[in-house]
Amino acid sequence: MNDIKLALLGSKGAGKSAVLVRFLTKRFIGEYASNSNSLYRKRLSIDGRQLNLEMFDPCSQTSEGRCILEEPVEWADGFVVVYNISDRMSFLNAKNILRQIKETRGGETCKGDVDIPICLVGNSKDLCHSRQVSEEEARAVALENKCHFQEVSAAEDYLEIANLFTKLMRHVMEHLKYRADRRRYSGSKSMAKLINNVFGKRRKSV
Ligand SMILES: Nc1nc2c(ncn2[C@@H]2O[C@H](COP(=O)(O)OP(=O)(O)OP(=O)(O)O)[C@@H](O)[C@H]2O)c(=O)[nH]1
Repeated sequence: MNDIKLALLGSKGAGKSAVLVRFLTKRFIGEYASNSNSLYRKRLSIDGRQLNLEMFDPCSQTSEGRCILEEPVEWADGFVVVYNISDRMSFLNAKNILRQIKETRGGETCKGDVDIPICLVGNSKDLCHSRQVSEEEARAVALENKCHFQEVSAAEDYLEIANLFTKLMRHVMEHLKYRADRRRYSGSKSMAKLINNVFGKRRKSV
């Protein structure tokens, strides 16, 4: 059984709870409590593998909200960074959040490593008549930050949201496996070094 921890981050009103509740219940409710942190749990199966999914929906982050961000950024195995396509400020904040994730978690990866899994999500695409962020611009930001990108409407569509979570979870599973393999490899390397040091020294003194 794999445990996967995801955090949803984004500005107040970007639609984090709407996206998450749509994924969990297939429903759009409209109004969501926004003054507290919420942790959701779900068991599901992807590619025949059983997963325990934990999803953290913290109360809103402002662009100055570094201290609010720190906890989920340290905790999660993967991120869904949400902005509203009709609110440019929420997009600028999403860019800021991507930068903070990279700053905090970038140290875990070396050159050539797999990046921490993130999906940048442009929500409320049903509000395209008041669009303030083009798909091209957001896609370019996602590319720059090596993350997935998807525009969705929590109000109108379940499938795209389900697909983006599935894609992200696959990526998280790969990433966790990669990190575990690397830890095992560096563990056996240091063991080999230790053995070499001990027996190497002995051989010298014989
Ligand atoms: N038209 C439209 N409205 C949406 C969509 N998603 C969310 N909303 C509305 O946007 C508002 C904010 O949504 P929330 O899900 O509460 O946003 P949030 O990011 O969780 O906000 P906080 O909890 O305050 O951080 C609500 O009134 C939702 O009904 C969408 O896809 N389309």
